Amino acid sequence: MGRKAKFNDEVAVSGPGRKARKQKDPVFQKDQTDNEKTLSHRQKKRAVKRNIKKLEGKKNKETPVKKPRISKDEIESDDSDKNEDSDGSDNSESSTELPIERQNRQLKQKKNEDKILEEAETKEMVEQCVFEFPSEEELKEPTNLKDIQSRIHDVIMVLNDFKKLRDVNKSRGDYLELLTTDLCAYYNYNRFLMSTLMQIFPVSEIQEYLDGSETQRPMTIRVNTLKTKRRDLAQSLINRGVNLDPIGKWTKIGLVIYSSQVPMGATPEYLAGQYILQGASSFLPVMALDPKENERILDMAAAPGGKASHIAAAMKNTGILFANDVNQERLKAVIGNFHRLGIVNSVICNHDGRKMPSIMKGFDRVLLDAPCTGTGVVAKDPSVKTNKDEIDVQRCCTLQRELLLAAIDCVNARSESGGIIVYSTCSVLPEENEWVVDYALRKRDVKLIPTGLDFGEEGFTNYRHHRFHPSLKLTRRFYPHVHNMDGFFVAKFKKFSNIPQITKAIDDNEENDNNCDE
Ligand SMILES: C[S@@+](CC[C@H](N)C(=O)[O-])C[C@H]1O[C@@H](n2cnc3c(N)ncnc32)[C@H](O)[C@@H]1O
Repeated sequence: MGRKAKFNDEVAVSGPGRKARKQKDPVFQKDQTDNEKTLSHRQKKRAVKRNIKKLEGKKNKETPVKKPRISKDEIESDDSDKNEDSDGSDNSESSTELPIERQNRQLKQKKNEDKILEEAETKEMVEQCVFEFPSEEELKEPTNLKDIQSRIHDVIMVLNDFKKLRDVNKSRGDYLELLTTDLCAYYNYNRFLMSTLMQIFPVSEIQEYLDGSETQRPMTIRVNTLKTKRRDLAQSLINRGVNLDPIGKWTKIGLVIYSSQVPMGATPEYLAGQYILQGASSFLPVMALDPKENERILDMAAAPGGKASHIAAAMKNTGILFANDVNQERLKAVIGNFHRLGIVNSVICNHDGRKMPSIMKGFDRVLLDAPCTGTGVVAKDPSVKTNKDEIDVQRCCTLQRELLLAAIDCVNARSESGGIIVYSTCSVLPEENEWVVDYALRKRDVKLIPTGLDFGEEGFTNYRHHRFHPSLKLTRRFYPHVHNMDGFFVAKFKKFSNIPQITKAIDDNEENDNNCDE
């Protein structure tokens, strides 16, 4: 593999034989043995110290410290000595210097020696760690996962300190190519998706992200506040042998389930609709939407109904919630969930979201939890790693833009309590997130506002050669390796006008309106 083999020429020496034991120990010159041995850092330091002491001892012996002289002649003779030995290392110097000067000189000397020693050690270390770029032949040879893993580690190390560790005949691009190939093989991704992820995450973070994405997220449940309180539900579940905790300070209605003696989808509490199994990241868009009682709200892509039922609970079963989805089959799950959870303020409907503005509008708030590639949930669905290609991303991106414009058109900008649109996806690709949001900002009279979520990373304003509106910083990204939840994206808009923005589309930069993946 790529590691440079470092074979030590020395052969392990066995203990002395009978003959050898009778012989006298060979006598080596002290300095010679010291040099030949491989010393540890501390040993080397001690050796340097010893040498300094020895040198000083010699100096002292050879040139006994003279008492300060006071006659003019003597001073002159001293000066002449100094001029003769301008390298400053002679004995006469120590004879004239004050103790404090000597200490200072020794200190400087020691510092210099330490520095040289340190540099030598670093060089030695770097030489030992140097990764040798595999030859064409080596690259063709099949490699096992363990070797690939070790090469990934080595290449990342080189890329992180490229100037120092690179092979001068190889470019950064060569190393990145090799890394992409190895990451694809090790984590079983297609090249398109891996290359895209490598544009999102720096080399130093990509492995953490990929490892995080492989890990199953902890099971979490959302308490149905229409039926119970978190404390009461927790107590009932603990009594059934469930080991649980609150999810975190950021929500009062979530519990994380560490272990359970009963299936969590079949407890009497579940069947009574006291909770729903829901990933922690799914709480976020509804928290951002911040539904109010007596409002008129649309969930444009609602099946199987996790977020829609959360909205209904936040509305305390008042007002009216339209839970829509284009997929009739999936809507059956919404019906089942709503029955179980006791939701009575909702209309379940089956339209293409893109046509919604022509069917009904004037909503206070709209949630668009958009269909997406699912790149944020590969732990749940590993097929995403190999199935999703450029065309899928392009297709999603186009549909997402159309749905988002429709969602905005469904909202009443003059709503007293709202005028709010939340857009979310379970994808980490900017093509499906910032890109779509930036497009809507240019096509409609909307502005991004803070999501109200006090964690998550800022959305991108730069991605590859693209520049998005600076307010994209207000959107939030969530990552498995950072937040211990599925990869997720949330943006919150406020709508300012119900008049269609015909001119806006023409004026603004049309370049970004074309393909998502150009
Ligand atoms: C991410 S899922 C929604 C999950 C849902 N919000 C939840 O929390 O349970 C995306 C949904 O979008 C729906 N969908 C896809 N295209 C649509 C369209 N043109 N109009 C409305 N819904 C659509 C899919 O059927 C799918 O159920």
